[in-house]
Amino acid sequence: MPVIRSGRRLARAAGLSIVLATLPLGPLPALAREMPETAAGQAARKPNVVILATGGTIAGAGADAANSATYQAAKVPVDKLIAAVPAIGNVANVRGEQVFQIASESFTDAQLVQLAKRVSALLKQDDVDGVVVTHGTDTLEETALFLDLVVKSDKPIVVVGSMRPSTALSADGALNLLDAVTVAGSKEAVGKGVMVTMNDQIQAGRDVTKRVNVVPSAFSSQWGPLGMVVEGKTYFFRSSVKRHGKSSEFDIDQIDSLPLVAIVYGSGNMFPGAYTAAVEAGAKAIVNAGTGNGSVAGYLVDTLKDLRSKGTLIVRSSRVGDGIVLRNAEQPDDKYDWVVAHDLNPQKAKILTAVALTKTNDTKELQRIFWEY
Ligand SMILES: NC(=O)CC[C@H](N)C(=O)O
Repeated sequence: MPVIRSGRRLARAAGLSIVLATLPLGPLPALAREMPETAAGQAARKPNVVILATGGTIAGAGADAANSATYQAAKVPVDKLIAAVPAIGNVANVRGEQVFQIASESFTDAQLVQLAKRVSALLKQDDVDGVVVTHGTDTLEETALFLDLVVKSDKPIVVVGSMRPSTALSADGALNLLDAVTVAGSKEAVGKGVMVTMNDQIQAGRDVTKRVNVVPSAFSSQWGPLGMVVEGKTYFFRSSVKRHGKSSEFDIDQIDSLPLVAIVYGSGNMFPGAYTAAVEAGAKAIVNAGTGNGSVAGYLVDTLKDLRSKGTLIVRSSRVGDGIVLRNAEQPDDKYDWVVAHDLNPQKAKILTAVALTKTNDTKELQRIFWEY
């Protein structure tokens, strides 16, 4: 079998695919068998993938193999990450750039913008077929959605992390990274939006969320994964219908900063200061991570109406995380001029709100954006 495969590849490179396609499977023609496959020829057919490293557990190191939760994130530089997975060289020509070396809870909007600009610039290059971003898992879902919204390219972008440091037993980073490079270099991934490869699965960056804090199967989406990577092959079963990449109206080349958006977490026994303090600190919008249907306590409604009348945007999401928040369910959004976050959880709603506010603060437009992205 290896001989047959290598012969096919060789024939394709030599422009013989039509001839080969008409041949039955079986012994190869003498020409394909005898021509040696050069390293340069192999490299020419492999996709070029750039790995942008930002830190996180995938670059973490612990004192002992038993340390799966106690370790230091953001320690291992990108060249070592790549060198630790030699199989990457079989699927792509890779090079790495160290963009940051931080835990992802320390990401700010400034870093999101800087990272997205770099991804965008790289994907404009003819010699780059895809980009992988290694990332801490805590805010990976925010970065994945942000890139999905603002990088106007159909080339694959894969954001990847790990739940265990490389020093731990059953470390998951090496396979997650290999899968990320495989997807970033695959033709089937073109136009699919930003993806996340964790635990053998390919998730939509828009949908995926971290649901468990300590296991390799931490990431999932209420709409299911897009596919899987098994033994180095990508298998897609669905794709997102939401606007992203080239079909997005947002472009990181036009964005230099993001407005401040705050999340206020709903519970029993709330107090108005949680909302008013956010606005005093400069928040242009508040995502209400409300209970259930994105609910607002009766005794807080006047506070939120007042903030809206003075210009603060109110976006109702839900602390439940899954499901969809519908307009005028439990609260009269039309009357109060509030927006609903649809199926986006609070942290994702915060990202879309900030991106949308770079273009408009009209609530009808903002609501349209929440339906479409
Ligand atoms: N698994 C992880 O990557 C978590 C480590 C760290 N809190 C981060 O998000 O970067």
